[in-house]
Order: sequence, then structure tokens, then C-alpha cells
Amino acid sequence: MSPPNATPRDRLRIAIQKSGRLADPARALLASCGLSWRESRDRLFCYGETLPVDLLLVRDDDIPGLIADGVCDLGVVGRNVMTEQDGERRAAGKPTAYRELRALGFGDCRLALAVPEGWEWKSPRQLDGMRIATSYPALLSQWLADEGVSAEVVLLSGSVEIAPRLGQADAICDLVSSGATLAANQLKPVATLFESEAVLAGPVHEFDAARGELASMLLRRLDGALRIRHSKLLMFQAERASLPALLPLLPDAEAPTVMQIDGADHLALQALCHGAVTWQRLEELKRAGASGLMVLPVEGMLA
Ligand SMILES: Nc1ncnc2c1ncn2[C@@H]1O[C@H](COP(=O)(O)OP(=O)(O)OP(=O)(O)O)[C@@H](O)[C@H]1O
Ligand SMILES: O=P(O)(O)OC[C@H]1O[C@H](OP(=O)(O)OP(=O)(O)O)[C@H](O)[C@@H]1O
Ligand SMILES: [Mg+2]
Repeated sequence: MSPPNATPRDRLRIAIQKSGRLADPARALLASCGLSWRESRDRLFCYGETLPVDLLLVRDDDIPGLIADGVCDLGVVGRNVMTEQDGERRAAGKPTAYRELRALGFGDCRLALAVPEGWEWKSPRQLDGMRIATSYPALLSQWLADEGVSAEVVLLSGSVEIAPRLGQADAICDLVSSGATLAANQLKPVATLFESEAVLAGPVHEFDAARGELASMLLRRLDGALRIRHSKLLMFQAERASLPALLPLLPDAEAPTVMQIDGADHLALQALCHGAVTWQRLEELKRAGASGLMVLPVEGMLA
């Protein structure tokens, strides 16, 4: 069932971050699915040219709500934001309104609990009666409940790491990637509450026929794009006798295509490798009997 205020549309609308960490990779990924757009003057809306798939450029925090309200059909957002807002909705007695359709492999980070470096950390029970600053109250409260800890959650919308130095909180719970921000604020991570990356989010209900077809096509293209994102096509020649030495060097390759040339023993091979094809790997293949090695980028793939 569609949300009540979803207006009938035959175009698909995807919400992405206007500016920030997820903005460029989200756009690049959708462009690699063959989408292109004409941007409005205010840079808030992009009209799909190659396909009827438009973009809405917004704050990342607004994306789950736009999907819940049926204003957008899909969104690219951090799993952290989606899950936090789902927790907040459920705490307010509202039903789940969106779900993760695909993990997108960028925007990796984790939600961690961090304490002042001088603390001797033993267990979450040390947090009993303490104040913890966070922008993720639902995820933190759930973790505290699971750990049986009774602590005060201090809600901050940003610059959470500074809260202990300002005396606003004893510990913090925030996103961590390199750990540099924690270190700069004399904090150390002691527990990971949640692992995150960017995801494609969609509604819990099915789309109507027209948008359903568009969404299915987009997901098929997206799967192809995600699969080949780090892939290379490797081409080379070898004697048949070298195959037992060569094949173990291609553990990440799909079954290679093997063609005979110049009689039965001289072969041409091509293999789609999903891992890194480094110089070192090429040199190992050469030592194992490969010649005429060529590495080609892969532009697209449809299974
Ligand atoms: N340090 C980080 N490293 C990697 N990914 C991160 C990091 N911090 C956040 N992210 C991911 O990127 C998302 C967007 O982060 P960003 O800092 O751009 O958001 P924001 O400041 O809330 O932006 P907006 O203005 O859209 O509200 C986060 O929700 C998270 O999923
Ligand atoms: O572990 P690190 O690599 O240091 O990254 C962690 C920091 O990145 C994010 O903030 P951001 O830089 O987006 O600034 P913000 O305060 O505007 O969210 C997050 O809120 C942390 O503060
Ligand atoms: Mg935000």
C-alpha cells in the first residue's frame, strides 16, 4: 500500500545529499547506471534526461522522511541515519516506513562509544549514571538497554566530540572513520554500536506498475555497476601446460574464457577479475607463463 499523500507519478524520484560526503559518490554511481540530468537553477532538483528518473538534492537527515511520506521513491543515505530515524519512529509508535535495498560500498564509518583517554575501560556498566553526548539517541538508547546500563543521553546535533571537554557529558557516541577526530579531542573508542555505509533506501511497500518497472531496471543496472566497480578484464596468452600455475593466481576471477590459438596447446585467455590487478600480480602471472598481458577497464555489465 502506498503512503496516503503519495501523488501518482510516472517518473521515479531519488533523494540524494545536496552537498557532503555522500553527494558526489551517490551521483557518480547513479550516472554509472546510465542516468543523466538537467539541473534546476537553484540546484535542488535534477530532471532526468536519459530516463524518467529525477534527483532531489537535500540534507541527508531529510531523506528517510521523504521516502516515508512518498515524496521520493528512493534515497541514498547512510545506514546510520536510516536506522536511527527508524528507531525514533518506532519509539514514537509509528510503523517502519523504509528499508535498505542495496548496500553501496562507500561512506563507510562506525558509530562508536568513546571515553576520555585517561579512563581505564572495563565494561559498559561503568557508564551507569553517566551523561553520554550523541546525535544518535535511538541507537545509543537501544545499546544501553541491551547492555543493561542506565545513563543520561545528551542530544547534540554536531561537534559531539567536544562535549566532555566542555563538561556537557562524560562520554560520547558518534561516527568514527579514521579516528582522527577522537584523538584530537583526547578520546578513545571503547565499543562499536553500529557499522555503517551508504545504502539505497526505498519504501516498505511495492511501487505501482510504472515506477516499479523503472525501479527494477535501476536496481538491475546498479547491481551490474556495483559488481564491476573495482573489476578489470585481464587478457593474456599462455601454453596449456602453464594453466595449473596460472589459475591459482586468479582467485577473484569469474571462470576465465579459454580460446585455442595456433593448435591445441597455445591459448588466449580472458578473465574478469573483481580484485585489484596490481603490477605485482601481473609480474607473478608472467613468471607463471602468461604473455601479452593486457588489463582493460570494464564499463558495464548486465548479468
Ligand atoms: N568520517 C566519516 N567517514 C566516512 N563516512 C562518514 C563520516 N562521517 C559521516 N559519514 C557518513 O556520511 C554521511 C553524511 O555525512 P556528512 O558529514 O556529509 O553529513 P551532514 O553534515 O549531516 O550533511 P547534511 O548537510 O546533508 O545534513 C553520514 O551520515 C555517514 O553515513
Ligand atoms: O574518525 P574521523 O575520520 O575523524 O571522522 C569522524 C568525524 O567525521 C564526522 O564529522 P564531520 O567531519 O562530517 O563533521 P561534522 O561535525 O560536520 O559532522 C563525524 O561526526 C566525526 O566527527
Ligand atoms: Mg545531516
